[in-house]
Amino acid sequence: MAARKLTFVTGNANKLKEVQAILAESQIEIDSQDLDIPEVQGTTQEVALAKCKRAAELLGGPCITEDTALCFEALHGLPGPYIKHFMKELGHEGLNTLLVGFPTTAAWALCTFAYSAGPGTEPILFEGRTDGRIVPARGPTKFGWDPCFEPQGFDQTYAEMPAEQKNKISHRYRALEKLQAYLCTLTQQD
Ligand SMILES: O=c1[nH]c(=O)c2ncn([C@@H]3O[C@H](COP(=O)(O)OP(=O)(O)OP(=O)(O)O)[C@@H](O)[C@H]3O)c2[nH]1
Ligand SMILES: [Mg+2]
Repeated sequence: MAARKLTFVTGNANKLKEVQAILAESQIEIDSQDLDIPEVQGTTQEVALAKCKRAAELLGGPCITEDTALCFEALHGLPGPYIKHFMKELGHEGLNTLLVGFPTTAAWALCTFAYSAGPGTEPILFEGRTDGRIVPARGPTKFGWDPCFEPQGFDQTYAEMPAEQKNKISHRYRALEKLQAYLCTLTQQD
């Protein structure tokens, strides 16, 4: 299969690092552009579609974007795509406090990649979900809410796990698996 180069429009260096690590053995080569794209309000799908459409317009070519949501079962999926603002204002402790008094700390991490073939085309979405629960922060505080998210079936948080372990089970890995499969079909048509 021929190698395919893709531009990942993101301002988040941690996301980029994980995407490059997950795709290291693949035929997909990622470069990145940090463009300032306003994020709309709406469902995770609406947020992801609008972000990718705008990114393709600004770039003037094909691209991928990614939107990450952290969804609390007790809060019917919120903060969801607004987790960035919750995390910034409340921190790890505040995310735990939000759930005090609720019967469950169950949560899921949802990653939505969007691929645009270029300006004016409708992006295609690829979702990956990892279930888990919200816990008091454990592990290094290098990446967002990683210390507060303990994936189901593990007694370590994302932050406590080696990167290779997170990258085998993460919301991002699961979404990228689907994106990769789609890109393979495009390459076969080339
Ligand atoms: O602990 C974490 N583990 C992860 O695996 C992860 N993935 C994303 N995030 C954070 O969740 C918010 C998403 O917002 P987001 O999707 O709009 O990202 P962003 O604005 O940072 O970048 P981008 O939109 O330019 O790509 C931002 O605060 C990200 O830092 C994560 N935190
Ligand atoms: Mg963003």
